[in-house]
Amino acid sequence: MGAQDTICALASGPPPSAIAIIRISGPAVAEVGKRFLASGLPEPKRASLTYIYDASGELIDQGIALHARAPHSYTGEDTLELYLHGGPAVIDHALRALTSVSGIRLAEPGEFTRRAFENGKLDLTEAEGVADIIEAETTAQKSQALRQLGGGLTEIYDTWREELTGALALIEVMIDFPDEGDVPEDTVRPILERLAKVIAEIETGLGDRGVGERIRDGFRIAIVGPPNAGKSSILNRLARREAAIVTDIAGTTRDIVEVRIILGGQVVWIADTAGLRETEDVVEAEGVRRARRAAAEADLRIHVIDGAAPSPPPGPIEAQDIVIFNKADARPAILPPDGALPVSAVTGEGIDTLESWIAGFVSQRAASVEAPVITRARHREKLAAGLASLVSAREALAQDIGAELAAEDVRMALRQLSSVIGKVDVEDVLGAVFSKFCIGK
Ligand SMILES: Nc1nc2c(c(=O)[nH]1)N(C=O)[C@@H](CNc1ccc(C(=O)N[C@@H](CCC(=O)O)C(=O)O)cc1)CN2
Ligand SMILES: Nc1nc2c(ncn2[C@@H]2O[C@H](COP(=O)(O)OP(=O)(O)OP(=O)(O)O)[C@@H](O)[C@H]2O)c(=O)[nH]1
Ligand SMILES: [Mg+2]
Repeated sequence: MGAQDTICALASGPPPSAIAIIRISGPAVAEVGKRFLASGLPEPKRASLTYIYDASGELIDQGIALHARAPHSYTGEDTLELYLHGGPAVIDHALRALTSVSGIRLAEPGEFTRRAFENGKLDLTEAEGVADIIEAETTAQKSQALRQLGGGLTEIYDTWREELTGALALIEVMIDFPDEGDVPEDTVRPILERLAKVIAEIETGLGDRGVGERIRDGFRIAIVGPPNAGKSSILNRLARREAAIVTDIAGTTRDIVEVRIILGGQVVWIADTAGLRETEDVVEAEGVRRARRAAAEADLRIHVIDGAAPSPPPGPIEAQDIVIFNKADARPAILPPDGALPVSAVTGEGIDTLESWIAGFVSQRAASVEAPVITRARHREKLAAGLASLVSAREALAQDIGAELAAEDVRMALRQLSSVIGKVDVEDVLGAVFSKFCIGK
């Protein structure tokens, strides 16, 4: 598969649809225009209504053709889009005709955007933005994807890279003029200032409680409490279906049962967990371990108190957590603790309020970070690694002979940050080093 291949694919949804869009990218576009389009390849960026024929002269469809010429296209290559009637036979005929031309094959998933990346039309975070906008189901996900697609992250990383490239250039100067009078104080300060600025910004980004990732992948909520409290029944209420098994036997749920719902404009994963208790049963004990882990990892816990039985006090409760007093319909065995929401999974009482509390939490959490720097685990890993390198560079500079080590650490940080946006390139480091270097050397 070389860049000389021309790729084609259905770019619109599954047939039948009102209109089907077939996308073609690569050097064979001109030939397709000449051989298949009755009116030839249209002028770039001029939609043209035309008859479309296959190689044997049989009519495929009447449709609209739109051409963009390299490098002024989405992929950076010659492209052609055909807007056809969206029936399966039309699409099939068109794709068969196209792939029968030598040098034209069906595209692999993401290959158009991959070409756009390889041709420098998009960086990696922008390409991720393309993937995310197509997947987006909530407005919040869409806005976040659009920001990323529009270079929102690129800008941040470019600023950091510039700052660090500058710091690196100054460290190089230090290395080259190791003992010229009182250079150290004056030289080290601006380097430390640059490092401190980037370190502080990365720390802020990393300390966002995962808001960007949660907007993209969903917030995580765990339903926890003693056996038989009605956790699975609450889950089923929230899911509006019988997602989890409910019985009157304590210890029914063992595996985590997760359902995905939309609340407060956010994707929310609700996890039903095994009732927490000491048990000899190895299967249930594993369930309890998983329950504790799910509770610890969740953004919010719903602690369920069994109103119809004397319950042990709920496990560790964090400020944002919700405590519900279930079985409010039954004869109470205990008094609801202060702040606990009375609900009944059987009658549905209190479920609306529970939902609005959850909605309030996720929408507030989502709004707590204005423009998250991290939207996927990949970004977090690289940023954490980059931060560690920068902290190590700062420590190295505090020692007298640390300039070489610091330079190596900053280079490492630059590589880690650059890999997020897919620009691992030492040329820009060299350029900045030399541009700052013209002090007669
Ligand atoms: N018909 C159609 N609609 C579409 C797309 C597409 O490829 N085709 N897109 C694809 O996902 C999105 C829009 N994104 C696009 C981004 C860049 C270019 C493009 O041709 N860029 C050139 C020329 C820019 C210009 O003329 O102003 C370039 O960047 O050089 C096209 C679409 C959504 N809608
Ligand atoms: N009266 C009444 N019974 C309820 C209520 N919620 C649950 N139950 C009953 O309580 C029993 C246990 O319900 P589950 O939802 O399975 O409880 P659980 O907390 O998931 O239990 P484990 O999975 O064993 O930990 C079942 O018999 C339910 O029908 C409620 O609000 N009112
Ligand atoms: Mg259960």
